[in-house]
Amino acid sequence: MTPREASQASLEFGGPLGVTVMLVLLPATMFHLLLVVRSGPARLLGPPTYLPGLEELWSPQALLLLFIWLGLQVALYLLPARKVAEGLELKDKSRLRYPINGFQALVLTALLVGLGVSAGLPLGALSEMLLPLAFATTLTSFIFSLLLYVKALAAPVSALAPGGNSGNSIYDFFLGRELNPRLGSFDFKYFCELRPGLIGWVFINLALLIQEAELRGSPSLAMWLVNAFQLLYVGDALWYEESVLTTMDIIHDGFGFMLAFGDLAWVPFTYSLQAQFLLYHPQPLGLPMALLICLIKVIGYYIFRGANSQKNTFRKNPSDPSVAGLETIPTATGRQLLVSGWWGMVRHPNYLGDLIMALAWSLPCGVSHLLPYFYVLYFTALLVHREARDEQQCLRKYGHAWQEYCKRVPYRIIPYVY
Ligand SMILES: NC(=O)C1=CN([C@@H]2O[C@H](COP(=O)(O)OP(=O)(O)OC[C@H]3O[C@@H](n4cnc5c(N)ncnc54)[C@H](OP(=O)(O)O)[C@@H]3O)[C@@H](O)[C@H]2O)C=CC1
Ligand SMILES: CC(C)CCC[C@@H](C)[C@H]1CC=C2C3=C(CC[C@@]21C)[C@@]1(C)CC[C@H](O)C[C@@H]1CC3
Repeated sequence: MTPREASQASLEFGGPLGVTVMLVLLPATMFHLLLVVRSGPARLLGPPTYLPGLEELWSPQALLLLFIWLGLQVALYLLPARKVAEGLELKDKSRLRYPINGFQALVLTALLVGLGVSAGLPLGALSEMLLPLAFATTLTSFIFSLLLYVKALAAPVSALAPGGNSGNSIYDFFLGRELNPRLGSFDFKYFCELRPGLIGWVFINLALLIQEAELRGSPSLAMWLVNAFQLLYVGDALWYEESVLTTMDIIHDGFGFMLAFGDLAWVPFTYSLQAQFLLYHPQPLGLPMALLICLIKVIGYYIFRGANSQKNTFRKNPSDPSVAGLETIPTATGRQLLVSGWWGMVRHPNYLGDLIMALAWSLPCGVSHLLPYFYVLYFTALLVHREARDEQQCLRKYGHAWQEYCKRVPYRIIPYVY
């Protein structure tokens, strides 16, 4: 089988038809959420109360703001890093190098925004610009993905992603042909995965908090919780930035529309849905309920961080004292699979923790509406699908040892349920 035949034999996401639907459905869903969240009924499944005209969507100021933001994040990415990490070995046996300075970028952005706000920058007004900003970001992601696709046409075969090289242009545009598109040492996929969208999400949340304080005198307890929980999540991702180098997005998926739009537009504009909801639909939250929600968040984070750190430590140094006593299964690749500790409980304990945290982000919005629970629903679907993709890759990589692991640890994400 040629590489192209092999790639076509295992098309993901429903093949060309599936990705065509997603190309339309993903931006449409994002705009639907942005519109319904500000409407009175705020119904997830109902139609928006009005459809905006082009004059409400298109704003040169929003585009300028987006470019200033992207420029700032590029500049922070290029600053000297505390560490430069090596990625996994590529097909041509080389390894790429990545700066580890994401947390530094978050702190420096916070300092700059703080200075701006104290000099009179109206950050709260950002909440009024979300629709045109989302429009500008969607257009930019689309054009950016086209450029990536064209760039990939000239890339050597060894630089192509295993899945985005089917020969069907829509499919390859969506999934991404090239695995690690770069300009010099600037890595587009790594940059986009952790910087503009993820950090942007935190500042959109903050703008919504400031706007709520301006409207109602002070931010609500619910708004504080959502801001704090999601800041912890983003801070954690940037603090442990190096571990993103072993995710399937970096080692397996190409960089196309799915990740470009997902990273730049989907994350900041849909992941901030709870804070948007609270601005337009204030929710009373008593202290006992707030404490219970904090407990749920702490449990989720404990599982999420414990599982991720255990695997990362084990992969880096299996004889580290914190993991040396864990039971393992040897594989033909020379690597081992953990079969006790967090990874002996279910096959994806980190997803379980992440889902519990997702619930804790939505609960401050009360139970009167389904809309703030969109993230929980979407994220469950994303993780179930991601888990299935990861299983296939592990089965290919580890064969019999993976089957043995599945026998020993029969549940995927939720013990005794799934
Ligand atoms: N908020 C969001 O939108 C999203 C968040 N996430 C989060 O990002 C984090 C990373 O997730 P993801 O990239 O999907 O993958 P994981 O961190 O779960 O990594 C999966 C890999 O771990 C290794 N592995 C699996 N089982 C074992 C075992 N028993 N022992 C040792 N190694 C094992 C395998 O790779 P190998 O053997 O090659 O090391 C496998 O491919 C998760 O916490 C997830 O919840 C992910 C997607 C979206
Ligand atoms: C729009 C589509 C439906 C799918 C887009 C998927 C992307 C939004 C996600 C793919 C993998 C991601 C990861 C993270 C954020 C979301 C995306 C980019 C994290 C950075 C979130 C924080 C975690 O600690 C690490 C995650 C790695 C994967």
